[in-house]
Amino acid sequence: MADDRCRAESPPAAPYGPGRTVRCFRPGQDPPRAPETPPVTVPVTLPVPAESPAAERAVVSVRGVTKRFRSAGGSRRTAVDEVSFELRAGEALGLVGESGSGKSTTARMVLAEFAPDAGDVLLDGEAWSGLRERDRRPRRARIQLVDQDPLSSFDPRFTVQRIIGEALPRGFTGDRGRRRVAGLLGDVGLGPEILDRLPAQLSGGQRQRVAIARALAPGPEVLVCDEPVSALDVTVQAQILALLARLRRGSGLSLLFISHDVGVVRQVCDRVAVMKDGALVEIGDVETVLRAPRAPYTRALLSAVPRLAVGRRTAVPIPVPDMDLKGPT
Ligand SMILES: Nc1ncnc2c1ncn2[C@@H]1O[C@H](COP(=O)(O)OP(=O)(O)OP(=O)(O)O)[C@@H](O)[C@H]1O
Repeated sequence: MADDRCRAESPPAAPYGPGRTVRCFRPGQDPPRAPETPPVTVPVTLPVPAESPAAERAVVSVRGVTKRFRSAGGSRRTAVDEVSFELRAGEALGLVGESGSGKSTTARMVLAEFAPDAGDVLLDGEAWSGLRERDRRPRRARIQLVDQDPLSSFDPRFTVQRIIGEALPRGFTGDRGRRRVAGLLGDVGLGPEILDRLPAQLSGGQRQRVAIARALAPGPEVLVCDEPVSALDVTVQAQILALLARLRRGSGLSLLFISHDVGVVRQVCDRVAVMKDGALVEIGDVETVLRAPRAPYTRALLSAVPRLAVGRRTAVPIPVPDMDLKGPT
């Protein structure tokens, strides 16, 4: 619905070259699940962020991005349609919408994995499109992806030590590199006993923790989390969400948190953006949007969530297991 959309104001920018290469390994079958290692409480070693006014700084600005894909029949379908929003320093912004609404495509453009057909993404005020590939490389370290299926991006022949070690900045070699990998494992609640394990020898929760450690290795400011807990069972989901919240509190990371689960987004995010058919239909403070959605589509989306009472002025709180998942406000 046209009047539902948050339209872009900025003009389209020139497209840019190929995005980063992502190695994908698809094993023929699911490996046996190893038992979950109990979380180890280790303080996050990243620096504590400054308080506002940095909190209002936009680390990522998405300006009027549009992406079209060619379908099998040759016609072009708009997957993302003039979407604009900002991710502020230290905040968690949720991106919700039904399957196929364009959430992952938007995330891939934020990560510069591919270029928008129109519009642009700015990282700390600098447009991806204005950068040559060699100038993009150091910036990519600042924005990292944690997705639903870490196994597909792990080389099945690599140990945990190597998977995380390869993501460290230059200079972290030998003992220094090993110490840093062990420190990152501690940050995500894993012990050094898994350093020599292969991905197939890890449980789903351990794999997701390793994926988060790998994402943290280059020292990013932003984590793009694309359905990071949807493949995990509920108890492990809660552990991973608590971990992300703890990392955020400890380091001032900004999260772009994609989920079809409005309840999870409510637990983790400060603000939420709602997508429908490639367009952004609503964005705002998460409690405000969930309690008093303005867009008809948001109301429809919420009415499909059994744990939220929609149609009332206040939504029923979702029980959160004894933990404060939100970062500093
Ligand atoms: N590489 C591609 N080629 C062709 N069409 C694509 C491609 N990637 C995505 N699409 C289409 O773009 C639309 C948006 O897909 P996208 O994956 O961004 O949605 P989503 O909201 O993330 O969905 P989900 O929650 O199911 O992951 C869909 O219609 C999808 O089929």
